[in-house]
Amino acid sequence: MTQTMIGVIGGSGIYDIDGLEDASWVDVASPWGVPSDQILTGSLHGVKMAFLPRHGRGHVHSPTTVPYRANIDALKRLGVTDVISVSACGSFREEFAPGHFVVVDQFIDRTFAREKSFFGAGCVAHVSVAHPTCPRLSDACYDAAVEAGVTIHKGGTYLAMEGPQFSTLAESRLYREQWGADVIGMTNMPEAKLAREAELCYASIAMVTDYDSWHPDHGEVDVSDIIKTLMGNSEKGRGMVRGLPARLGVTRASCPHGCDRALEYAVMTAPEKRDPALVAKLDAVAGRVLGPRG
Ligand SMILES: CSC[C@H]1O[C@H](OP(=O)(O)O)[C@H](O)[C@@H]1O
Ligand SMILES: Nc1ncnc2[nH]cnc12
Repeated sequence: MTQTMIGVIGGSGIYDIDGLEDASWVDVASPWGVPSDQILTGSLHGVKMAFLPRHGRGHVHSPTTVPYRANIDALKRLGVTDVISVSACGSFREEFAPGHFVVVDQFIDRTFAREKSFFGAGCVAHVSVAHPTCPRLSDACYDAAVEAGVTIHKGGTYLAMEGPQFSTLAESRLYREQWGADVIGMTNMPEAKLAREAELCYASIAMVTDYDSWHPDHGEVDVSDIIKTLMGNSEKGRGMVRGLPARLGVTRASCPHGCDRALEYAVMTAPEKRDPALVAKLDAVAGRVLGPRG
């Protein structure tokens, strides 16, 4: 058993969480750059918590400039075991209405201007992301959201686009009708892939703010409408977070789905060929398998 530490990455409209005991914003240095912001640490019902606003307080980072690697590395370095991503999204399904939440379980990654891996020349690794989210953590989020009175749907495919502009009508129709995506956002990739590389359980809760541009009865996406829906959604998101400690517990058994052992057979580069500088940067993310000297 290890100590649980719940990490929450708050998306658009969620720049803090309330109710933490011994709350303090702390700087976490990372060899992967400067995280989006300080991290709010504390505890909730005896369970350690860490909250990071994805875009930074004041919404400084665009989806492309969010320092995804530094964020995941910083959470891992702090001791986070379970990452819950809370994000705004557009919906491709009539029944996923604005104000509803979706427990995302698949992704289509259409992003192209972001660093997507901690690994590379000098230390190559290939992890599986066939099942990119953790069912144990996703179920806990679902139950906590239901208890908080949220309308939440279990399962959905999130299309991650580069942005920052919203989709054209043709793209919106393509993703919905041909590709079968359920929701669309701009930030869950490469975040989910990096969490897997860092052997962290990851769940994504997408909060529907709009119908993107495909819906004949709704106009095109507009940030002012999104913000109105976000205000209500963010309060519901906080309600869900308050129910997580009771579900996850102060200590945790190793992940039954193997998220915390994702690197077990992933590293390809022979020990004598590894780049010591890269291995040093990987101390938090991959120290378990690379060891002190890689
Ligand atoms: C405010 S609308 C577009 C913006 O909102 C979402 O951000 P996040 O995923 O961090 O909640 C979406 O991905 C875009 O970045
Ligand atoms: N329609 C949409 N497309 C991409 N990201 C979004 N975030 C919220 N709504 C969105």
